[in-house]
Amino acid sequence: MNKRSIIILCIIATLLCVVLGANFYFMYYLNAEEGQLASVRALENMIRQKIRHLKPAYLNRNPRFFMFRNKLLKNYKQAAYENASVLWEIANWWPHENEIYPLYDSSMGQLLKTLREEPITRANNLARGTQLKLLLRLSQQQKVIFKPQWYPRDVVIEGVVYSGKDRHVAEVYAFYLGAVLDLRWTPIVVGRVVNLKNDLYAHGDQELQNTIKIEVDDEGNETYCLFGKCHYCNEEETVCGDEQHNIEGVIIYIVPGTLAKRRSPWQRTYKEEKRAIWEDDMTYCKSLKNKMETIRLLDLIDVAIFDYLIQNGDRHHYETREERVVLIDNGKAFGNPNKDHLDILAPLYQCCLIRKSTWDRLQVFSGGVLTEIVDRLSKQDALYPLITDKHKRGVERRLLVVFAVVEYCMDKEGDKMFKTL
Ligand SMILES: Nc1ncnc2c1ncn2[C@@H]1O[C@H](COP(=O)(O)OP(=O)(O)OP(=O)(O)O)[C@@H](O)[C@H]1O
Ligand SMILES: [Mn+2]
Repeated sequence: MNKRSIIILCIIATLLCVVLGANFYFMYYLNAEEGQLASVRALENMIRQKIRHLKPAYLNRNPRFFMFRNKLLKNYKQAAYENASVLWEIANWWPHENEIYPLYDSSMGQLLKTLREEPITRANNLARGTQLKLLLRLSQQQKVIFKPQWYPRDVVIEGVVYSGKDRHVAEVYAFYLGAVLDLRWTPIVVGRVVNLKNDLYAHGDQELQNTIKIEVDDEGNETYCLFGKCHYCNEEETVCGDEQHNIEGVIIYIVPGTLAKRRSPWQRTYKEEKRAIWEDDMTYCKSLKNKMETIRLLDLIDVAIFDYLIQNGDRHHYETREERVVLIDNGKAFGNPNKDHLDILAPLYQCCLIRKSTWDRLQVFSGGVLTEIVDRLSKQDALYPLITDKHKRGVERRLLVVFAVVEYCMDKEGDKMFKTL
Protein backbone atom coordinates (compact mmCIF):
# COMPACT_ATOMS: atom_id res chain seq x y z
CA MET A 1 0.00 0.00 0.00
CA ASN A 2 1.40 3.36 -0.87
CA LYS A 3 1.35 6.38 1.39
CA ARG A 4 -1.58 7.95 -0.44
CA SER A 5 -3.83 4.89 -0.04
CA ILE A 6 -3.03 4.80 3.69
CA ILE A 7 -4.07 8.43 4.10
CA ILE A 8 -7.32 7.83 2.14
CA LEU A 9 -8.07 4.73 4.24
CA CYS A 10 -7.49 6.70 7.44
CA ILE A 11 -9.82 9.46 6.29
CA ILE A 12 -12.53 6.91 5.39
CA ALA A 13 -12.12 5.20 8.80
CA THR A 14 -12.37 8.52 10.64
CA LEU A 15 -15.45 9.53 8.68
CA LEU A 16 -17.03 6.14 9.42
CA CYS A 17 -16.37 6.58 13.12
CA VAL A 18 -17.90 10.06 13.17
CA VAL A 19 -21.01 8.98 11.25
CA LEU A 20 -21.50 5.82 13.31
CA GLY A 21 -20.82 7.64 16.54
CA ALA A 22 -23.36 10.30 15.70
CA ASN A 23 -25.84 7.60 14.78
CA PHE A 24 -25.35 5.72 18.02
CA TYR A 25 -25.74 8.94 19.95
CA PHE A 26 -28.87 9.76 17.99
CA MET A 27 -30.28 6.29 18.62
CA TYR A 28 -29.51 6.54 22.32
CA TYR A 29 -31.21 9.92 22.45
CA LEU A 30 -34.26 8.60 20.63
CA ASN A 31 -34.53 5.70 23.05
CA ALA A 32 -34.21 7.94 26.07
CA GLU A 33 -36.96 10.17 24.75
CA GLU A 34 -39.14 7.18 23.90
CA GLY A 35 -38.56 5.82 27.38
CA GLN A 36 -39.70 9.05 28.98
CA LEU A 37 -42.73 9.28 26.74
CA ALA A 38 -43.53 5.66 27.50
CA SER A 39 -43.45 6.28 31.24
CA VAL A 40 -45.83 9.25 30.96
CA ARG A 41 -48.17 7.20 28.75
CA ALA A 42 -47.94 4.19 31.05
CA LEU A 43 -49.00 6.37 33.93
CA GLU A 44 -51.93 7.76 31.97
CA ASN A 45 -53.04 4.24 31.07
CA MET A 46 -52.75 3.14 34.66
CA ILE A 47 -54.97 6.04 35.74
CA ARG A 48 -57.52 5.26 33.02
CA GLN A 49 -57.61 1.70 34.23
CA LYS A 50 -58.12 2.85 37.81
CA ILE A 51 -61.00 5.13 36.80
CA ARG A 52 -62.80 2.19 35.17
CA HIS A 53 -62.59 0.23 38.40
CA LEU A 54 -63.32 2.92 40.98
CA LYS A 55 -65.05 1.73 44.12
CA PRO A 56 -68.73 2.72 44.42
CA ALA A 57 -67.87 4.92 47.42
CA TYR A 58 -66.09 7.30 45.04
CA LEU A 59 -69.05 7.45 42.70
CA ASN A 60 -71.88 7.72 45.21
CA ARG A 61 -72.85 10.38 47.67
CA ASN A 62 -71.23 10.22 51.05
CA PRO A 63 -73.79 10.45 53.88
CA ARG A 64 -71.29 12.51 55.88
CA PHE A 65 -71.85 15.30 53.35
CA PHE A 66 -75.09 16.52 54.94
CA MET A 67 -73.32 17.57 58.11
CA PHE A 68 -70.93 19.74 56.12
CA ARG A 69 -73.57 21.14 53.79
CA ASN A 70 -75.69 22.78 56.44
CA LYS A 71 -72.76 24.39 58.18
CA LEU A 72 -71.35 25.72 54.90
CA LEU A 73 -74.67 27.14 53.76
CA LYS A 74 -75.16 28.86 57.09
CA ASN A 75 -71.66 30.28 57.25
CA TYR A 76 -71.58 31.84 53.78
CA LYS A 77 -75.15 33.08 53.69
CA GLN A 78 -75.17 36.80 53.05
CA ALA A 79 -76.27 38.75 56.13
CA ALA A 80 -77.23 42.30 56.98
CA TYR A 81 -74.69 44.52 58.73
CA GLU A 82 -74.56 47.92 60.36
CA ASN A 83 -70.97 49.00 60.13
CA ALA A 84 -68.70 47.93 57.28
CA SER A 85 -65.59 49.35 58.99
CA VAL A 86 -66.01 46.98 61.92
CA LEU A 87 -66.29 44.00 59.59
CA TRP A 88 -63.20 44.98 57.62
CA GLU A 89 -61.29 45.35 60.83
CA ILE A 90 -62.38 41.87 61.87
CA ALA A 91 -61.49 40.37 58.49
CA ASN A 92 -58.09 42.03 58.50
CA TRP A 93 -57.34 40.21 61.74
CA TRP A 94 -58.47 36.85 60.40
CA PRO A 95 -55.42 35.57 58.50
CA HIS A 96 -53.17 33.19 60.31
CA GLU A 97 -50.36 31.68 58.29
CA ASN A 98 -52.11 30.74 55.01
CA GLU A 99 -55.63 30.48 56.43
CA ILE A 100 -57.24 33.65 55.20
CA TYR A 101 -60.53 33.28 57.08
CA PRO A 102 -61.87 31.05 59.84
CA LEU A 103 -63.79 27.81 59.38
CA TYR A 104 -66.96 29.29 60.80
CA ASP A 105 -67.57 32.91 61.71
CA SER A 106 -70.81 34.82 61.82
CA SER A 107 -69.10 37.87 60.26
CA MET A 108 -68.41 36.12 56.93
CA GLY A 109 -71.94 36.56 55.54
CA GLN A 110 -71.88 40.23 56.51
CA LEU A 111 -68.43 40.78 55.05
CA LEU A 112 -69.60 39.34 51.71
CA LYS A 113 -72.44 41.86 51.71
CA THR A 114 -70.08 44.80 52.32
CA LEU A 115 -68.03 43.78 49.28
CA ARG A 116 -71.18 43.61 47.17
CA GLU A 117 -72.70 46.88 48.30
CA GLU A 118 -70.30 49.42 49.78
CA PRO A 119 -69.75 52.30 47.35
CA ILE A 120 -66.56 52.55 45.31
CA THR A 121 -64.92 55.82 46.34
CA ARG A 122 -61.61 55.61 44.49
CA ALA A 123 -60.23 53.73 41.49
CA ASN A 124 -56.68 53.38 40.20
CA ASN A 125 -54.81 51.15 37.81
CA LEU A 126 -52.89 48.43 39.59
CA ALA A 127 -49.87 47.56 37.49
CA ARG A 128 -48.98 44.42 39.46
CA GLY A 129 -48.82 41.09 37.68
CA THR A 130 -49.36 41.14 33.93
CA GLN A 131 -53.15 41.29 33.51
CA LEU A 132 -55.54 44.21 33.71
CA LYS A 133 -56.64 44.92 37.26
CA LEU A 134 -57.66 47.92 39.33
CA LEU A 135 -57.19 48.95 42.91
CA LEU A 136 -60.48 50.18 44.33
CA ARG A 137 -61.31 51.74 47.63
CA LEU A 138 -64.66 50.98 49.26
CA SER A 139 -66.26 53.67 51.43
CA GLN A 140 -63.01 55.67 51.54
CA GLN A 141 -61.45 52.89 53.51
CA GLN A 142 -60.95 49.31 52.44
CA LYS A 143 -58.70 48.61 49.44
CA VAL A 144 -59.76 45.77 47.15
CA ILE A 145 -58.60 44.44 43.79
CA PHE A 146 -60.90 44.45 40.79
CA LYS A 147 -60.56 42.09 37.81
CA PRO A 148 -62.96 42.69 34.90
CA GLN A 149 -64.82 40.26 32.67
CA TRP A 150 -63.19 39.47 29.33
CA TYR A 151 -65.21 36.50 28.10
CA PRO A 152 -68.79 35.25 28.21
CA ARG A 153 -69.18 32.11 30.36
CA ASP A 154 -69.47 29.72 27.41
CA VAL A 155 -66.39 30.73 25.47
CA VAL A 156 -63.95 27.87 24.99
CA ILE A 157 -60.33 28.98 25.17
CA GLU A 158 -58.34 26.96 22.67
CA GLY A 159 -54.62 26.35 22.76
CA VAL A 160 -52.22 25.68 25.58
CA VAL A 161 -53.34 25.46 29.18
CA TYR A 162 -52.31 29.02 30.05
CA SER A 163 -53.86 30.64 26.95
CA GLY A 164 -56.14 33.63 27.04
CA LYS A 165 -56.95 36.37 29.48
CA ASP A 166 -58.35 36.04 32.99
CA ARG A 167 -61.71 34.39 33.59
CA HIS A 168 -63.10 36.69 36.29
CA VAL A 169 -65.64 34.19 37.65
CA ALA A 170 -62.85 31.69 38.30
CA GLU A 171 -61.75 33.87 41.22
CA VAL A 172 -65.20 33.62 42.85
CA TYR A 173 -65.43 29.89 42.15
CA ALA A 174 -61.99 29.37 43.69
CA PHE A 175 -63.12 31.14 46.84
CA TYR A 176 -66.11 28.84 47.35
CA LEU A 177 -64.23 25.73 46.30
CA GLY A 178 -61.51 26.57 48.82
CA ALA A 179 -64.17 26.99 51.50
CA VAL A 180 -65.75 23.63 50.66
CA LEU A 181 -62.47 21.72 50.50
CA ASP A 182 -61.24 23.47 53.62
CA LEU A 183 -58.35 24.99 51.70
CA ARG A 184 -59.18 28.41 53.04
CA TRP A 185 -56.11 29.82 51.37
CA THR A 186 -57.77 31.97 48.70
CA PRO A 187 -58.73 35.60 49.04
CA ILE A 188 -62.39 36.33 49.77
CA VAL A 189 -64.02 37.20 46.45
CA VAL A 190 -67.44 38.37 45.24
CA GLY A 191 -68.74 39.12 41.77
CA ARG A 192 -69.99 42.63 41.18
CA VAL A 193 -71.43 44.65 38.35
CA VAL A 194 -69.74 48.05 38.39
CA ASN A 195 -70.39 51.15 36.40
CA LEU A 196 -67.48 52.12 34.19
CA LYS A 197 -68.65 55.72 34.05
CA ASN A 198 -70.03 56.45 37.51
CA ASP A 199 -68.02 54.07 39.70
CA LEU A 200 -64.67 53.87 37.92
CA TYR A 201 -64.16 56.89 35.65
CA ALA A 202 -65.79 59.32 38.06
CA HIS A 203 -63.65 58.13 40.98
CA GLY A 204 -60.54 57.41 38.94
CA ASP A 205 -57.33 59.35 39.12
CA GLN A 206 -55.94 61.06 36.01
CA GLU A 207 -53.93 57.97 35.07
CA LEU A 208 -56.95 55.67 35.12
CA GLN A 209 -59.05 58.20 33.21
CA ASN A 210 -56.32 58.30 30.55
CA THR A 211 -56.74 54.56 30.05
CA ILE A 212 -60.50 54.79 29.50
CA LYS A 213 -61.65 55.69 25.99
CA ILE A 214 -64.97 57.49 25.60
CA GLU A 215 -66.64 57.24 22.21
CA VAL A 216 -69.72 59.17 21.22
CA ASP A 217 -71.93 58.06 18.31
CA ASP A 218 -74.07 60.27 16.04
CA GLU A 219 -76.99 60.20 18.47
CA GLY A 220 -74.77 61.35 21.30
CA ASN A 221 -74.64 57.95 23.08
CA GLU A 222 -71.42 57.39 24.96
CA THR A 223 -69.45 54.15 25.17
CA TYR A 224 -66.80 53.78 27.86
CA CYS A 225 -63.97 51.34 27.22
CA LEU A 226 -61.16 50.52 29.64
CA PHE A 227 -57.75 49.26 28.56
CA GLY A 228 -55.87 49.97 31.78
CA LYS A 229 -52.20 49.83 32.57
CA CYS A 230 -50.41 46.51 32.79
CA HIS A 231 -47.83 44.37 30.99
CA TYR A 232 -50.36 42.99 28.48
CA CYS A 233 -52.58 46.09 28.37
CA ASN A 234 -52.98 47.93 25.08
CA GLU A 235 -55.48 50.31 23.49
CA GLU A 236 -56.78 47.62 21.12
CA GLU A 237 -57.89 45.27 23.88
CA THR A 238 -60.57 46.92 25.95
CA VAL A 239 -63.39 46.14 28.32
CA CYS A 240 -66.45 48.14 27.27
CA GLY A 241 -69.56 49.06 29.22
CA ASP A 242 -73.09 48.24 28.03
CA GLU A 243 -75.67 50.98 27.32
CA GLN A 244 -75.75 51.78 31.03
CA HIS A 245 -71.91 51.60 31.14
CA ASN A 246 -72.01 48.52 33.34
CA ILE A 247 -69.31 45.86 33.30
CA GLU A 248 -68.96 42.61 35.20
CA GLY A 249 -66.01 41.99 37.39
CA VAL A 250 -64.86 40.55 40.68
CA ILE A 251 -63.91 42.24 43.94
CA ILE A 252 -60.95 40.49 45.56
CA TYR A 253 -60.32 41.22 49.21
CA ILE A 254 -56.67 42.04 49.82
CA VAL A 255 -54.95 39.45 51.96
CA PRO A 256 -53.35 41.35 54.86
CA GLY A 257 -49.72 40.61 55.67
CA THR A 258 -46.65 40.00 53.56
CA LEU A 259 -46.68 37.63 50.62
CA ALA A 260 -43.51 36.11 49.20
CA LYS A 261 -43.35 34.89 45.61
CA ARG A 262 -41.55 31.68 44.71
CA ARG A 263 -40.90 29.84 41.48
CA SER A 264 -42.95 26.67 41.20
CA PRO A 265 -40.86 23.49 40.86
CA TRP A 266 -43.49 22.39 38.32
CA GLN A 267 -43.23 25.60 36.31
CA ARG A 268 -43.90 25.33 32.59
CA THR A 269 -41.38 26.65 30.07
CA TYR A 270 -44.03 28.83 28.39
CA LYS A 271 -42.38 27.87 25.08
CA GLU A 272 -44.35 25.35 23.08
CA GLU A 273 -41.22 23.79 21.57
CA LYS A 274 -39.45 23.36 24.89
CA ARG A 275 -40.48 20.95 27.62
CA ALA A 276 -39.65 21.31 31.30
CA ILE A 277 -37.69 18.54 33.03
CA TRP A 278 -40.64 17.57 35.24
CA GLU A 279 -42.82 16.97 32.18
CA ASP A 280 -40.81 13.90 31.17
CA ASP A 281 -39.03 12.76 34.31
CA MET A 282 -41.45 10.70 36.36
CA THR A 283 -38.88 10.47 39.17
CA TYR A 284 -38.70 14.26 39.40
CA CYS A 285 -40.10 14.36 42.92
CA LYS A 286 -37.32 12.23 44.38
CA SER A 287 -34.80 15.05 44.45
CA LEU A 288 -37.45 17.54 45.56
CA LYS A 289 -38.25 15.45 48.60
CA ASN A 290 -34.69 16.02 49.78
CA LYS A 291 -34.61 19.69 48.91
CA MET A 292 -37.99 20.87 50.13
CA GLU A 293 -39.67 20.67 53.51
CA THR A 294 -42.47 18.10 53.54
CA ILE A 295 -45.00 20.67 54.71
CA ARG A 296 -44.26 22.83 51.65
CA LEU A 297 -44.48 19.82 49.37
CA LEU A 298 -47.83 18.86 50.90
CA ASP A 299 -49.07 22.43 50.40
CA LEU A 300 -48.05 22.28 46.73
CA ILE A 301 -49.81 18.93 46.31
CA ASP A 302 -53.01 20.42 47.77
CA VAL A 303 -52.58 23.29 45.33
CA ALA A 304 -52.14 20.85 42.43
CA ILE A 305 -55.41 19.08 43.27
CA PHE A 306 -57.21 22.39 43.61
CA ASP A 307 -55.75 23.66 40.32
CA TYR A 308 -56.50 20.42 38.51
CA LEU A 309 -60.18 20.54 39.50
CA ILE A 310 -60.56 24.05 38.08
CA GLN A 311 -57.91 23.58 35.35
CA ASN A 312 -55.65 26.38 36.37
CA GLY A 313 -52.42 25.54 34.60
CA ASP A 314 -50.74 28.88 35.12
CA ARG A 315 -49.27 28.65 38.62
CA HIS A 316 -45.77 29.49 37.45
CA HIS A 317 -45.09 31.05 40.82
CA TYR A 318 -46.75 30.38 44.10
CA GLU A 319 -47.02 32.80 46.96
CA THR A 320 -46.50 32.17 50.63
CA ARG A 321 -47.73 33.89 53.76
CA GLU A 322 -45.83 33.13 56.94
CA GLU A 323 -44.08 30.32 55.07
CA ARG A 324 -47.31 28.62 54.03
CA VAL A 325 -48.72 28.56 50.50
CA VAL A 326 -51.69 30.79 49.65
CA LEU A 327 -53.91 30.46 46.58
CA ILE A 328 -53.54 33.92 45.08
CA ASP A 329 -54.50 34.37 41.39
CA ASN A 330 -56.94 31.75 40.15
CA GLY A 331 -58.01 33.73 37.10
CA LYS A 332 -56.77 31.33 34.45
CA ALA A 333 -59.06 28.45 35.39
CA PHE A 334 -62.05 27.20 33.36
CA GLY A 335 -60.55 27.82 29.92
CA ASN A 336 -61.73 24.67 28.13
CA PRO A 337 -64.37 22.38 29.71
CA ASN A 338 -63.62 19.57 27.24
CA LYS A 339 -59.97 19.23 28.08
CA ASP A 340 -58.29 17.90 31.22
CA HIS A 341 -54.62 18.69 31.55
CA LEU A 342 -53.49 15.75 33.65
CA ASP A 343 -50.03 17.24 34.11
CA ILE A 344 -51.43 19.84 36.53
CA LEU A 345 -51.66 16.85 38.89
CA ALA A 346 -47.96 16.00 38.48
CA PRO A 347 -47.10 16.96 42.08
CA LEU A 348 -49.60 14.34 43.29
CA TYR A 349 -48.68 11.44 40.99
CA GLN A 350 -44.97 12.12 40.97
CA CYS A 351 -44.62 12.48 44.75
CA CYS A 352 -47.45 10.11 45.76
CA LEU A 353 -48.06 12.07 48.95
CA ILE A 354 -51.21 13.76 50.18
CA ARG A 355 -52.36 15.38 53.39
CA LYS A 356 -54.71 13.00 55.21
CA SER A 357 -57.13 15.85 55.93
CA THR A 358 -57.34 16.78 52.23
CA TRP A 359 -57.95 13.17 51.26
CA ASP A 360 -60.73 12.79 53.86
CA ARG A 361 -62.34 16.03 52.80
CA LEU A 362 -62.31 15.20 49.08
CA GLN A 363 -64.19 11.98 49.77
CA VAL A 364 -66.95 13.81 51.63
CA PHE A 365 -67.88 15.51 48.34
CA SER A 366 -68.06 12.49 46.05
CA GLY A 367 -70.96 11.59 43.80
CA GLY A 368 -71.67 14.97 42.18
CA VAL A 369 -71.98 16.83 45.45
CA LEU A 370 -68.88 18.99 45.05
CA THR A 371 -70.18 21.14 42.21
CA GLU A 372 -73.67 21.08 43.71
CA ILE A 373 -72.54 22.67 46.96
CA VAL A 374 -70.36 25.29 45.24
CA ASP A 375 -73.37 26.07 43.09
CA ARG A 376 -75.66 26.43 46.12
CA LEU A 377 -73.17 28.67 47.92
CA SER A 378 -72.62 30.92 44.92
CA LYS A 379 -76.36 31.38 44.23
CA GLN A 380 -76.22 34.62 46.18
CA ASP A 381 -73.44 36.00 43.98
CA ALA A 382 -74.25 38.72 41.46
CA LEU A 383 -72.56 36.67 38.73
CA TYR A 384 -74.42 33.40 39.36
CA PRO A 385 -74.21 30.97 37.61
CA LEU A 386 -70.45 31.29 37.75
CA ILE A 387 -69.66 28.52 35.27
CA THR A 388 -71.51 26.52 32.60
CA ASP A 389 -72.85 22.99 33.18
CA LYS A 390 -70.08 21.70 30.92
CA HIS A 391 -67.47 23.15 33.28
CA LYS A 392 -69.31 21.64 36.27
CA ARG A 393 -69.21 18.22 34.64
CA GLY A 394 -65.52 18.82 34.03
CA VAL A 395 -64.90 19.43 37.74
CA GLU A 396 -66.75 16.22 38.67
CA ARG A 397 -64.88 14.22 36.03
CA ARG A 398 -61.57 15.47 37.35
CA LEU A 399 -62.48 14.66 40.94
CA LEU A 400 -62.72 11.02 39.82
CA VAL A 401 -59.28 11.33 38.27
CA VAL A 402 -57.93 12.59 41.59
CA PHE A 403 -59.51 9.56 43.31
CA ALA A 404 -57.95 7.28 40.68
CA VAL A 405 -54.51 8.83 41.07
CA VAL A 406 -54.64 8.40 44.85
CA GLU A 407 -55.65 4.75 44.31
CA TYR A 408 -52.67 4.34 41.97
CA CYS A 409 -50.38 5.82 44.63
CA MET A 410 -51.87 3.61 47.34
CA ASP A 411 -50.93 0.58 45.23
CA LYS A 412 -47.41 1.92 45.02
CA GLU A 413 -46.84 3.38 48.46
CA GLY A 414 -49.56 2.05 50.72
CA ASP A 415 -50.80 4.07 53.67
CA LYS A 416 -47.50 5.85 54.06
CA MET A 417 -48.59 8.23 51.33
CA PHE A 418 -50.98 9.93 53.80
CA LYS A 419 -49.39 12.62 55.94
CA THR A 420 -50.66 14.62 58.86
CA LEU A 421 -48.41 17.68 58.66
N1 LIG B 1 -55.98 39.30 47.16
C1 LIG B 1 -54.71 39.71 47.19
N2 LIG B 1 -54.14 40.06 48.35
C2 LIG B 1 -52.86 40.48 48.39
N3 LIG B 1 -52.08 40.59 47.31
C3 LIG B 1 -52.59 40.25 46.13
C4 LIG B 1 -53.92 39.79 46.00
N4 LIG B 1 -54.15 39.53 44.70
C5 LIG B 1 -53.02 39.80 44.06
N5 LIG B 1 -52.06 40.26 44.90
C6 LIG B 1 -50.69 40.64 44.55
O1 LIG B 1 -50.64 41.15 43.24
C7 LIG B 1 -49.87 40.33 42.40
C8 LIG B 1 -50.51 40.22 41.04
O2 LIG B 1 -51.77 39.60 41.14
P1 LIG B 1 -52.18 38.41 40.19
O3 LIG B 1 -51.18 37.32 40.33
O4 LIG B 1 -53.60 38.09 40.45
O5 LIG B 1 -52.01 39.12 38.78
P2 LIG B 1 -51.78 38.56 37.32
O6 LIG B 1 -51.85 39.74 36.43
O7 LIG B 1 -52.71 37.46 37.05
O8 LIG B 1 -50.28 38.04 37.41
P3 LIG B 1 -49.55 36.96 36.48
O9 LIG B 1 -49.52 37.51 35.12
O10 LIG B 1 -48.18 36.83 37.10
O11 LIG B 1 -50.34 35.69 36.57
C9 LIG B 1 -49.75 39.00 43.12
O12 LIG B 1 -48.56 38.36 42.81
C10 LIG B 1 -49.84 39.39 44.58
O13 LIG B 1 -48.58 39.70 45.11
MN1 LIG C 1 -52.54 35.46 36.51
